[in-house]
Amino acid sequence: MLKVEGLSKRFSNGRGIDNVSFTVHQGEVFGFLGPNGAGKSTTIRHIMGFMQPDRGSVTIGGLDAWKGQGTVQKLAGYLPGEINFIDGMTGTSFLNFMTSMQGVKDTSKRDRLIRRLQFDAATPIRKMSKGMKQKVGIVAAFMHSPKLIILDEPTSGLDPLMQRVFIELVLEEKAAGTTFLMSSHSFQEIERTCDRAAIIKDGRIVTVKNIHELQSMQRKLFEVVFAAQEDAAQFAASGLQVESQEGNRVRIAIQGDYAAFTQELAHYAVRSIDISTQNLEDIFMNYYDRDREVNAE
Ligand SMILES: Nc1ncnc2c1ncn2[C@@H]1O[C@H](COP(=O)(O)OP(=O)(O)OP(=O)(O)O)[C@@H](O)[C@H]1O
Repeated sequence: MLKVEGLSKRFSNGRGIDNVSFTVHQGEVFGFLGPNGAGKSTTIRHIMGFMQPDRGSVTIGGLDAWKGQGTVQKLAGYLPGEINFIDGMTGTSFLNFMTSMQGVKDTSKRDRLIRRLQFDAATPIRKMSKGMKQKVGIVAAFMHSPKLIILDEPTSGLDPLMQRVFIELVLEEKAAGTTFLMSSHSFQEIERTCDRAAIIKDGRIVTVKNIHELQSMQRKLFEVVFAAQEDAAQFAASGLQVESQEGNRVRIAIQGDYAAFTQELAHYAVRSIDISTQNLEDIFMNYYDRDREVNAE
């Protein structure tokens, strides 16, 4: 559906993106994570056909994003990182303008989205808060049911309740087969919505990860309190990956395969078990900090 190949752009200040490559498959929600200034918006602007790359290309459904500029902008829903609204418009007049540009007749989806996002579209845009403007932008990106939706930091400025509504909207569209690319600083948002995510740093892709695989690989930490200290010692010596034993308390990390753990545990009287999960944020932060490049999958 969307193919970014060797995309490079160097600005006069020496910053930019370098050899960015990834593919977003049809029906997939693809996340784009990275620290400030990493190159997310620059990549997205190339995808939308607003910038000509120095090297490399972006194709959407086989169409070159730069050469087919207008077509991509019609085909895809787009929420820019910073929306420039036309002066003097209300939310409604802006959305009416976008509706006519998109050639949409049925406005029922637009009205449903406005209700879901709970804002008064009749408000003049200059009087809107950042969050309200963001909501107008989200409605504009979703309302014509495009097959591809590209979102640059969609939930910036949204309160936690609205972030949740946004996640629901993405999951509903995903169920209907829509393809998404979205940049984000929110690990929770990426974890809840995305199938895969790329991490970009200093203009280069550091890694592309399958979120479902990451979730199944997440380590769980079990803290087991045994009824007797001897049992704790015997369990700790059983060959499982035990992290620590203090008195009758044992901490053990398990990744994926719980069978050996539960079988061993069945031999003892257990007083309590606490379970905690290593969160995806910890896994990702690891990549944010890394300096060397890891091959994109
Ligand atoms: N038009 C431009 N001219 C010069 N430098 C630019 C231009 N656009 C972006 N840059 C620089 O390129 C780098 C990447 O910027 P970009 O906006 O793509 O980052 P980002 O990952 O979207 O960051 P953020 O999370 O802060 O939005 C930054 O150092 C930025 O200053």
